[in-house]
Amino acid sequence: MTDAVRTQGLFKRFGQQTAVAGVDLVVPRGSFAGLVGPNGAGKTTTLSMTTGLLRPDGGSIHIDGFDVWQDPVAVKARIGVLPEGLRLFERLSGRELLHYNGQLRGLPKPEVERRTEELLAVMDLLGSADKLVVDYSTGMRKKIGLAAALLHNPAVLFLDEPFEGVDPVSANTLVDVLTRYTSSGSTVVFSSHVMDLVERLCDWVSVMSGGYIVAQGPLDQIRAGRTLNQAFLDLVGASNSGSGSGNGEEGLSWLGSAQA
Ligand SMILES: Nc1ncnc2c1ncn2[C@@H]1O[C@H](COP(=O)(O)OP(=O)(O)OP(=O)(O)O)[C@@H](O)[C@H]1O
Repeated sequence: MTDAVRTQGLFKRFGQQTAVAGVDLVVPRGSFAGLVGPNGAGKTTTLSMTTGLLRPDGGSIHIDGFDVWQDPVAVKARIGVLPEGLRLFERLSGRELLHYNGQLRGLPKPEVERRTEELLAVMDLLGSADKLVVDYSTGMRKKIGLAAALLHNPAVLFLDEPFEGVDPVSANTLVDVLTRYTSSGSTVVFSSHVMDLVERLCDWVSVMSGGYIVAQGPLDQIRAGRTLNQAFLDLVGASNSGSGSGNGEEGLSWLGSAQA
């Protein structure tokens, strides 16, 4: 069966900085997949290239068998994206934003209106539906962004840090919606630093470090009897402790010794 996502030798450089150094990202169809890695590992750059937002310097990307850069229209019809930084149409209300997205996707108006009201209700945004997006809180922005990404019922959903800045109640709502979405056979790929959440939600994990995939596979295979947090530290921790000594305790000797 074709994978939902398959990249080969994906490569991106910014000036002297190699952000993505040859990534073979694989996500089987129907997965709830987590992309994890330390700050600067290359997750956002990988997701931006995979969703057609950033042109790679090398390598190939296929979504559901379609080449992202050769066949962008077919790919964009199949994917939903919650990008980093959540660039939304700020001067539209939440409801207008969803209507506009539905029209851009070519859905019939009555269907757009029906889906909009259902998504607003599920996201607990009905009370704020007529407020401008610019006035939304961080969590509300994530929810309206996710609603916009789901409106056309994509086969593969890409989310960059969907839970960042989201309160536990709203996070629960996002989890419910995403779990329902994947249980019908659709695929979610999301980047996160919250290992507990990745461990609870994901059945597939890709671990990035220094622009490479350093481990990838079913959750249980990556954990190998450890917690995901421990597995993550074992895989990437030593090279990211900051001090180079492995325990990060050198330096900062002045910290915590304040004199009155
Ligand atoms: N537009 C850019 N110009 C220059 N360097 C960039 C740019 N975007 C990313 N980088 C660099 O590429 C590397 C990977 O960045 P990226 O944002 O993909 O990492 P990340 O894994 O998403 O990190 P984080 O977890 O902190 O969000 C970093 O060293 C970053 O400084």
